[in-house]
Amino acid sequence: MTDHRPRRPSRPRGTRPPRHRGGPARPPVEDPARSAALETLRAVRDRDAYANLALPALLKQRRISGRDAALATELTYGACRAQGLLDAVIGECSARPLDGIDPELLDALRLGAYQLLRTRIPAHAAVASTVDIVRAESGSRQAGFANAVLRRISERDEQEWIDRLAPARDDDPVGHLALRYAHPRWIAQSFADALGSVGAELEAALAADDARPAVHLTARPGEISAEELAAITGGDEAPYSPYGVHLDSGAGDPGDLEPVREGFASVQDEGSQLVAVALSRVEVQGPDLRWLDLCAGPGGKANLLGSLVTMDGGTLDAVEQAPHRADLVRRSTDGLSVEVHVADGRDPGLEPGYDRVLVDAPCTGLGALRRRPEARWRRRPDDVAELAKLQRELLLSAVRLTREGGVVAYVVCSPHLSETEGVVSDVVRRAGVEQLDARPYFPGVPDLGDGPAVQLWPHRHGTDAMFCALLRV
Ligand SMILES: C[S@@+](CC[C@H](N)C(=O)[O-])C[C@H]1O[C@@H](n2cnc3c(N)ncnc32)[C@H](O)[C@@H]1O
Repeated sequence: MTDHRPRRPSRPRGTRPPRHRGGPARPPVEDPARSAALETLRAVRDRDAYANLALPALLKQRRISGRDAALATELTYGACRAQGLLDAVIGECSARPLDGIDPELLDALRLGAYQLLRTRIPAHAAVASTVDIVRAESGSRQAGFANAVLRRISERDEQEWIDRLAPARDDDPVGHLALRYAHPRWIAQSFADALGSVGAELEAALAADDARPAVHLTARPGEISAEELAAITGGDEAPYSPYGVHLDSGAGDPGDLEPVREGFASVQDEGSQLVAVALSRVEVQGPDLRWLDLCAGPGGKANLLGSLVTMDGGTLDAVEQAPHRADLVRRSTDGLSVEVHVADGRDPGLEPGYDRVLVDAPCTGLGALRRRPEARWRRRPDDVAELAKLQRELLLSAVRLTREGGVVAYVVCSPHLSETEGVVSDVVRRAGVEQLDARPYFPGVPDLGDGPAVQLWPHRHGTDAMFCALLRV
C-alpha cells in the first residue's frame, strides 16, 4: 500500500530540543505566522469560525504575505485537520487530562505538536517558538508545562506515536486508519461502508482526504474557455470537466486572480462541476428551457447551469432559504437569465413543470473535508438522520416540480450511505420515478463503480466525494 502523504523523515537521534529554563514572562514574541495560526485556531474553537475564511482575513488585515502567509496557512489548516491525532498524542504526554488543560494553552500545544509530527520544522524550533508564545501570553509556569509536553512529544515521530496509540490494524482496521489519518472513527466507518473496504482502498481514501487539495476553477461557459483560463492563471486544464482548471495548492488566494475578480471564473471543485454538467447532458424530449436549482446558495452550480441555459435561451430559477446566501447566488449569477427566490425548497411556491431540476441538498459535507480543515471534528453522527429527513423532503418536492419526462439530479457532497443511496432508494419507491444510470453522463471519468448512481472520490478522481443520482419523472 502506498502512503500518499509526504512524510517528514524520522528525526535523527540525539537532536532533541534543548531544555528551557523557567524565568519571568517576556514581552510578546515577533512571530507573525505562528501568532496568526494560533489566533485562527482559537477563533475556530471559540467562535465556530471557519479556518479557511478566518485565516485569509487575518492575513490580509495584518499584511502577512509570502513565506509567513504560507507557513501560517500550513500550520493552521494542518493543525485543524490533525486535531484528533494531535490530542491523542498530547493526552499521552501530559500529566493533566486533556480536559484539564486550559483551552488556549491546548491550542498552542496543538500548534507545537503539529510542527513536531507533521512538518520538517526542526524540533528545537517547533518547541522553542511555541514555548515562547505561551510564556509571553501566560507566564513561566504554563511555559514550563508546554515545554515538558512538547519535549515528550518530540521523543517519537508521527509513525512511532501511531504505532503506540492506534489500535492494532488486524484487530480494528477502521480504528487504526482513523487515528493514522486523523479522522473521527464514525467518519472513517462511513467511508468504509460506502467503499465496501476496510483495507487498501479505505486507506487511500482517508490519506487523500487528509492531504491539501488543489484549487479548482470553473471557466464560465460562454465567457472564457478552460484552455484560456489555464493559460491566464498558469493552471492546468482539468482532466474531466470541460470547464475546469486546476491550480497548485500553494498558488495564493484565487480570489485575487483577474478572471475570478471579473466574474469569468469561479472557485469550484471539479466534482461539483461534473454533477451539474451531468444534469445538463441527460436527453430530455420536448421543451427544455425551464430549469430549477432548489438549494442554490452560494451559487456555484447555479452559475454553471445558469450559463448553460442562458446560452440556449432559457431560464433558471434558483431557490435558497437563507437570505444572505440568496444574495451570494445573485452575485454569482449576475448577467445570466437567473431569477433568485428566497424560499423553502420543500414548498417554494413556484409553478411546477420544470424540465431539469437540481437538488444539491444540505448535507454533512463529509465529501469535502479536505477543503474545510476543521469540519471533521465539528460534525456529529447525530447530524446525519436530521439531514437525511430534509434531503428526502427536498427530493420529493423536486419530483413534484418536474414535468413528466423531465429529469432531477440529486446531489450531496457526502459519501455517507444514509445521505446517498438511502435517500434515493426511498424517494424512488415512494414517488414511483425511474433512476437512470448516471455513469454515461460522466464521460471519460474512470472507476465509477456499478451504478446507477455515481460516487466520486478524492483518491480516485481528485475531486471532492460528490454523489449524484439522476431520476426520470
Ligand atoms: C449544499 S448547499 C448548495 C450548494 C450550491 N448548490 C452551490 O453549488 O453553490 C445547500 C444549500 O441549501 C440551503 N438550504 C437548506 N435548507 C433549505 C431548504 N429547506 N430550502 C432551500 N434551501 C435550503 C442551504 O442554505 C445551502 O445554501
